Amino acid sequence: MYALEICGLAKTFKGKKMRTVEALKGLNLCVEPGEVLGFLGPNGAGKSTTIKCLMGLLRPTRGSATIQGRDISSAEARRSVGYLPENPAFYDYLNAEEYLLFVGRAFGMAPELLAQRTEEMLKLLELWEHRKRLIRTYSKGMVQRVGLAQVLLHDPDIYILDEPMSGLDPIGRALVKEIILDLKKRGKCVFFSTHITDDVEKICDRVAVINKGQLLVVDSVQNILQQGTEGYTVTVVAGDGRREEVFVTTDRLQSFIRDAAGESRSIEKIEPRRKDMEAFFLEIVAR
Ligand SMILES: Nc1ncnc2c1ncn2[C@@H]1O[C@H](COP(=O)(O)OP(=O)(O)OP(=O)(O)O)[C@@H](O)[C@H]1O
Repeated sequence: MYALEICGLAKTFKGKKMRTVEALKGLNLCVEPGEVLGFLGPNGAGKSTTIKCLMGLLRPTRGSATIQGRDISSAEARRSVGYLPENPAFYDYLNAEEYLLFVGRAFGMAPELLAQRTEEMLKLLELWEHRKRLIRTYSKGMVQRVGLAQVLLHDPDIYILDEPMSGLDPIGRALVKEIILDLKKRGKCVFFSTHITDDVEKICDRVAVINKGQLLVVDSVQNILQQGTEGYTVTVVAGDGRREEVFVTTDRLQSFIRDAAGESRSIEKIEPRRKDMEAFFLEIVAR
C-alpha cells in the first residue's frame, strides 16, 4: 500500500474578470512508505496548490488522494500526517511550549507523552531556551522551527512539508536535512516541496519535477545523476612519476585505458563527471 497516492489531481482558480488559472492539470503520483520524495518546481509551478489540496485547505476541481489507502479528508488519514505549511503563522500570543501542548492535545496525545515529546522537540529544534517567549517575538527562522516541532510532535508516519528549509540559516538547513534523513531511517515517508536542487540531491530517494501544473519527470535521484554522466576524469601517472588529469568521454574510456597500458602509463583514478541536479532541473524545465 502506498503511503501517499495522488490520482488525477486538478485545480483551476477563477480570477478576476472570469480569467481562469489552471494551477494543476491532473497530477498522478505515488509515494512509498520509507521514501523521501522531493517535489521540485520553479515559482508558480503548482507545488503549494498540490499540498493545500492534499491537506484539505483547497478543494480540488478534480481528482483525489489517499494516505495509507484512506481518503485524505478522513480523520484517520489526517492523524497519520504531519503538515508544515509554507510561511507558517501560529497563534502568536502563545509561547512555543504552549503552542506545542495545544497541537498535541488536538491530536489526542496523552498528557505525559505530550510533556515529554514537547520537551524533546523544543530541544531538537533549539527552541528550549526561548520556550516561554511569545511566538510573535520570534524571528522568521524560529517560527519555521516551531512549525517543524509541531510537525514532529505526534510522530506521524507521513510528512507533507511545504518548503521546510525556507527561512532557515545554513545551520538550520543542515538540522532539517538531518531530521529528514532520520525520519527515513525510521521508515517514515516524507514528501516535501522545494526549488532548491541541492536539497533534493542530498536527501531524496526520488524527485518529481513539476512545472505549469504538470509533472515532467518522476525518477530516482540516483538514476538522474547516473544518466547525467558526461564522461570521466582519469588520473594518469607517467613512467617518470608525473601525474596528469585527463577528461575522457564515456565512449572513449576503454580505448584510453588500452592506450595508456601500451604507453606504460598507469591509471591511478577514474572518476565519473556528472551533471548535477541543478543542470538536470534547468534542462528539463527549459525543455
Ligand atoms: N488563490 C489563487 N487564486 C488564483 N491563482 C492562484 C491562487 N493560488 C495560486 N494561484 C496560481 O496557481 C499557480 C500555482 O501556484 P502555487 O502557489 O501552487 O505555486 P508554487 O509552485 O507553490 O510556487 P512558489 O515556489 O512560488 O511557492 C500560480 O500561477 C499561482 O499564481
